[in-house]
Amino acid sequence: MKLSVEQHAAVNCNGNAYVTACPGSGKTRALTARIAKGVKDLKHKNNKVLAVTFTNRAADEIKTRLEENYTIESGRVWAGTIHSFALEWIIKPYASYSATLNSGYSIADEFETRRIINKLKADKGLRIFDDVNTSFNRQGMVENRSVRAKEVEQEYRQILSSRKKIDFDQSLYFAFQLMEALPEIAQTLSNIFTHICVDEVQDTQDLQYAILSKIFNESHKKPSLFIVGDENQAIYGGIGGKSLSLAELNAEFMGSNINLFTFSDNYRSTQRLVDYFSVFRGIQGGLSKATHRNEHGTISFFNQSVDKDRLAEAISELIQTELNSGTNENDICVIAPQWAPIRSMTKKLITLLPQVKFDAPALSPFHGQQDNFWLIVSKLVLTESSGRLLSARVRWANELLNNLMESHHHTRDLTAKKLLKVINSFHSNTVVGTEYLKECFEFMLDELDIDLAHDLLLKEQFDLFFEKATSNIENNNGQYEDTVVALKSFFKESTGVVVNSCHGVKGEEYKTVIAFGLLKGFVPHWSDIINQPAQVGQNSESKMLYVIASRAKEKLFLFAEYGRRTQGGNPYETSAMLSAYNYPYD
Ligand SMILES: Nc1ncnc2c1ncn2[C@@H]1O[C@H](COP(=O)(O)OP(=O)(O)OP(=O)(O)O)[C@@H](O)[C@H]1O
Repeated sequence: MKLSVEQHAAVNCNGNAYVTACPGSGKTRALTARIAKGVKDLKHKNNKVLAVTFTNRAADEIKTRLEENYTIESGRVWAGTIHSFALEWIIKPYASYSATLNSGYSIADEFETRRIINKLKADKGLRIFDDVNTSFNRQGMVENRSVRAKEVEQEYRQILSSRKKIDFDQSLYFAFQLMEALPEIAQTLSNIFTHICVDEVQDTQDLQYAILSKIFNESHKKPSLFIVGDENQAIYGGIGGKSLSLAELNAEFMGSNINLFTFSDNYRSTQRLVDYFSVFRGIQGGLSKATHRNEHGTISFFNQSVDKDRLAEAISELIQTELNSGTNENDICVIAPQWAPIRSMTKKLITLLPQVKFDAPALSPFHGQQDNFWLIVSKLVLTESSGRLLSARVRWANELLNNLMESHHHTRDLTAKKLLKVINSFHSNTVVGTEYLKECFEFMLDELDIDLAHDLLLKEQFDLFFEKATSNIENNNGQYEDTVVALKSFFKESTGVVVNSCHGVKGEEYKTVIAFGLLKGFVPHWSDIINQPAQVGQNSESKMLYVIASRAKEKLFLFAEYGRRTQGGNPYETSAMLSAYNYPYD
């Protein structure tokens, strides 16, 4: 992968590095190059590079970029969210040392936790969008602003505990506690992970910093650090994400003496777009230069001129015009600042544009199941071994084997190739999607000689997988019917027009971005307005607008639709920052 002089200097820096730079300046590209360099520099066959990302989607993107641009053994890199890291490398191997975990536990995933919290919120008279924080700091405290939110959090914990479950936030806290009690955990991890790379560091929570720094601070031979981020894009403050200064990073990673780098070019957007979104930067720095600076680009703002009931039609017309002019489905993204209006928008778009394919997590039959073992098996049986997916399939097979090895020792001799052979040999005549998957899972268990009755965790995931998939399919407006063909289409390489929240597409880029719901209450979110100093709302608003607008390579369409009303019946107003931005829109 080609690197600029600035990128090259950061990637090849001898010590530890922190890169802070604008969106589109190639931070993730540099991080990927550093991971590849890290793998080359590994001294021992057991060493690995650790790459921590914010979402599973971002981890997949890094793995794909590595596979496409470098020839490295995928097993030498562990890339994923810090939650998955804590589970796989700390909780699972050391659970027996924890008084709470050693009597057995399982993980409550997003689907289950959301269901419990929403029910408790309704019982306590909280609205669906009222924030309830469930994340711990390193002292084991969970901060909630309102008494009712605190009560929800406490009752939620009691319910989980009665089910012998822990959620992702607890998995971080238990991991940290285990590391505090047993310094050899951090030492072992630092012996394995001689390189630690962190993407989107501005969204890292206190406890996540604590876990990473513990590995660094307790180690005899320090891992090398490569950290990238952009404080202006810190949109996870609501769930405890915090950006650290260089001095704070140096204090957290003791004696790390981190070198600071910044990149000044923008490889993504036209200069007009760069100038447009740079106004939303809370922390102003040097203006970045667009490498496509000669191209103009489109920026349109539909301020209050579109009724919310006409919005889907207006957006569908824009999508159609873009497609007619030759833009690829994958290069169009429809974004809302919050999750709330996305589901209904997706359903309407699908009805209005029946020929167009959509990549809409809200309607995915597998939504909320990223961490389920059976989702990986599904990916293997529903995809073909060709093109971009060839190496991804080997990676997925290895992930399955890693999962199986702990409790099913006889699978230790199995290789990814053999496992793929087993799955590829599955055949069924059924056309019903979930039935096909069930038959395949049973076939695989049989072939691998695994009895679900003896593996309660896999059994629970098996049942949850089908419960959720069936409920998603029933609620998704016929986008993914319960057929083998429909489920296969979900995992095809090119998946279609993306409809997602700005949190869901962080770090991504699209030729055309269509944003809607740019209204006070969504940007910023009510929880950053109600009972908050004005500065909190303004910070959150500028960061979200910055992230949204900087996803666009060439065209940006912004909607602040009218007609939406709050629960109290008052009309939503256009985001104050957009209202005040006097810009010559097209
Ligand atoms: N040196 C380079 N030469 C050509 N293209 C580049 C270079 N560096 C980055 N790019 C391209 O620019 C785009 C943006 O890069 P990347 O996603 O790494 O930016 P980023 O700084 O991580 O953005 P964000 O902050 O939004 O996550 C990508 O398409 C990437 O391939």
